[in-house]
Amino acid sequence: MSKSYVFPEGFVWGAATAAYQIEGSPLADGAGPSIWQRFAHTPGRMLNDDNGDIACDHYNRFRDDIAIMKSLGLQSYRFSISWSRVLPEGKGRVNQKGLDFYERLVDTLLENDIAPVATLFHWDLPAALDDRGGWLNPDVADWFGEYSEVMFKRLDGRIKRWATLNEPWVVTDGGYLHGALAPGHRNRFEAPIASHHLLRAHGKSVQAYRAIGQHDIGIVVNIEPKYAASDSAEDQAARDRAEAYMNRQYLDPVFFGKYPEQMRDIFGEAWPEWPQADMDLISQPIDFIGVNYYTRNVTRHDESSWPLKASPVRQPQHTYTETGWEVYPQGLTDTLTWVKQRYGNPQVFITENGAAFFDPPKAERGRVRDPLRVSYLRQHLRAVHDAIDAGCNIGGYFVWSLLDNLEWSLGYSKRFGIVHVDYQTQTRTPKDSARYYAGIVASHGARL
Ligand SMILES: N#[N+]C[C@@H]1[C@@H](O)[C@H](O)[C@@H](O)[C@@H]2O[C@H]12
Repeated sequence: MSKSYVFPEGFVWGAATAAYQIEGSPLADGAGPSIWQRFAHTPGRMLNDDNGDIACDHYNRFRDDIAIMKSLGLQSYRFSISWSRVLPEGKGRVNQKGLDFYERLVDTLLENDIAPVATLFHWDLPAALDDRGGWLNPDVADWFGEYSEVMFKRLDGRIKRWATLNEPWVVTDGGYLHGALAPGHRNRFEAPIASHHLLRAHGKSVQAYRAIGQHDIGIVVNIEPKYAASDSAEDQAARDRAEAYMNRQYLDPVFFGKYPEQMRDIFGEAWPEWPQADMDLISQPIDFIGVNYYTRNVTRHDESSWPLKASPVRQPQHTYTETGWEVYPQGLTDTLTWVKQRYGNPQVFITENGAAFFDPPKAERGRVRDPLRVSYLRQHLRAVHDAIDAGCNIGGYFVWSLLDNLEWSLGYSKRFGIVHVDYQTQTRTPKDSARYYAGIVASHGARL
């Protein structure tokens, strides 16, 4: 007898996007520039010198995109708010037209019975704050608290689930350690400082929410489960370092009020000691965590790798995506059960899961066949159900992404959408994966 994959009552089905990746019009109606506006307009930083000036033109086409969400039967939509659209200088003066856009977006979602889930920070820090040191300036936590309060006062109640940060690990590893992402720094002394102030900012936002909010607030982290390449002590230690660096560096402070002990091994003299008051601020209770899962990492010791001394081992027996990620659905079940066991079974939403496979630049006679993505979704949704069977407290799933979009410094070269975007005409075409996902949503998983 094959297993039934019907999901529990109340499990939420959605899709996710982020402001700079889809909105376009980054400076419209009084918006201020973000660090991604600057980074994307710096020659050599972006593949093909792509930028977010137009992207998916969601700023102008959001009603059409919501109609597509409705046609797919989505119950929720996770999006991010562009901080510098609302506060052009990052703090102080509010740009009402920027706030008005997000109010229109939220109200239109609600008119279509789609629950909005808002991420306050999805990497696009106001450029004006970066000029003041950005995530390296301790004051950034208060600036983020001020911005959070503006949003909570205007939209809490219509938005009932808020995420403070999206993937702080990527912000610091990409933006401050390796330099591949905005603001493009490469400094192992800056990365831990940026990391810590991101978490302090999370704490200030939660603090602000507890004073005025009536619903739920959490944080979104990327988790990539690490598996030692061999039983050797070296590989096991490398695995432990990699897990501490990516998967525990943010959740341990939030849930335990302390950083993993391996952080000092990894950063050495560059790892500061922080006051207990900071750790108390960071570890206030939250209502949920968002987990973004894409792939796993089979990890070996690698003396030449900086700063982790750990490198991935390719698994030729499995399919790899266009971004070079192994398709490994068991890793999602393992991730969710790890979170349950380590952090006391908090409520978890899979806030991103998806894959970039090659899709044509144009639909063919109104259709986009993406069998690999259909298979990816089937395998990973089954993996989520297996985790629920194991007792994990999973509230919902958001596929990444609703639309093909700007894949940060990879530009438009990678397509993650279940809806195809023709960037020349802005025509949207639901892919086969969108129709598949709609069937899963309609049957609440029975058709998996
Ligand atoms: N790469 N990739 C796809 C996806 C990215 O487009 C999102 O903005 C991030 O939250 C996360 O990295 C995942």
